[in-house]
Amino acid sequence: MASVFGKPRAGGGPQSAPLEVNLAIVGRRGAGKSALTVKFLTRRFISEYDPNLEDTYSSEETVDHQPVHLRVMDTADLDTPRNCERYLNWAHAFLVVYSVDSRQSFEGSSSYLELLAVHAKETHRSFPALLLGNKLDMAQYRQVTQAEGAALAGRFGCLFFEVSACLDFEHVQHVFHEAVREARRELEKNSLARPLFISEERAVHHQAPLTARHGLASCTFNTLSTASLKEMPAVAQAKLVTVKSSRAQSKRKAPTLTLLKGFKIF
Ligand SMILES: Nc1nc2c(ncn2[C@@H]2O[C@H](COP(=O)(O)OP(=O)(O)OP(=O)(O)O)[C@@H](O)[C@H]2O)c(=O)[nH]1
Repeated sequence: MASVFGKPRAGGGPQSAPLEVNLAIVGRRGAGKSALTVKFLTRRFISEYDPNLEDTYSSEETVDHQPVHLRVMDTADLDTPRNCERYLNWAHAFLVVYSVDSRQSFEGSSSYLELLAVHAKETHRSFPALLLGNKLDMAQYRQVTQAEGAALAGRFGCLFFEVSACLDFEHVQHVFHEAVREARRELEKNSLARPLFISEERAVHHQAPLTARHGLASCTFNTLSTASLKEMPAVAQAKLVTVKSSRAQSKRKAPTLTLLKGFKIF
């Protein structure tokens, strides 16, 4: 019997494609989105970056013994959410980041959560979001209490963590993996994980699983009989960069390593 996410399913064996999860990191400028992304991908903290670059990184992860092909979009909105379709229509889950030492960034994170709530209402779908209070190492300059963060997360029904991109890697990794778990739960609940575009009346003769490209790896369409399915349009703006952290390790001796587009890692 076919089932999803890590449990045995017909035709799925050790060689079945990994689950694909798209994760967008949003928040006001300076909240630490890039620093958290780079920390997760390379275990390093960076302090120099180009704030205008928006890249999508790809990383092979193992979450709860299951291989996951994780794509992370480090977004670069200006001061408020702009042209949000590029990530709203792409992501399976969102990390909404603010900085604990900035009340403004906390207020910004609230607008992102509102935006996600409106999007969920309009599309009749739910999108897991995790609220992250970053720069925990700067707690002595706090402008936002932990209770306020927890209350905001509670209002939107999302998980809440306080983290620091410059402290331990494991905590940051845990948060990203929690986002994968949330996305996976949502995909499980809604086996038609990505929006499908019904293009024309045409019989579908086979019942083969769709490709994993849009998170549909585990879906077998037994009931669709009159419509053909068209792939979702690709996100135009995002560039994809694959990061292998082992490469970063092996080149540690280089004085300056430009590993990611736009990031100089010392
Ligand atoms: N102390 C401390 N500084 C941090 C942390 N995370 C990021 N920073 C610093 O905060 C500044 C902004 O970090 P970014 O990661 O570039 O923030 P961003 O949200 O990506 O900002 P934009 O690219 O402008 O959207 C940089 O100087 C970082 O070095 C953190 O956890 N602790």
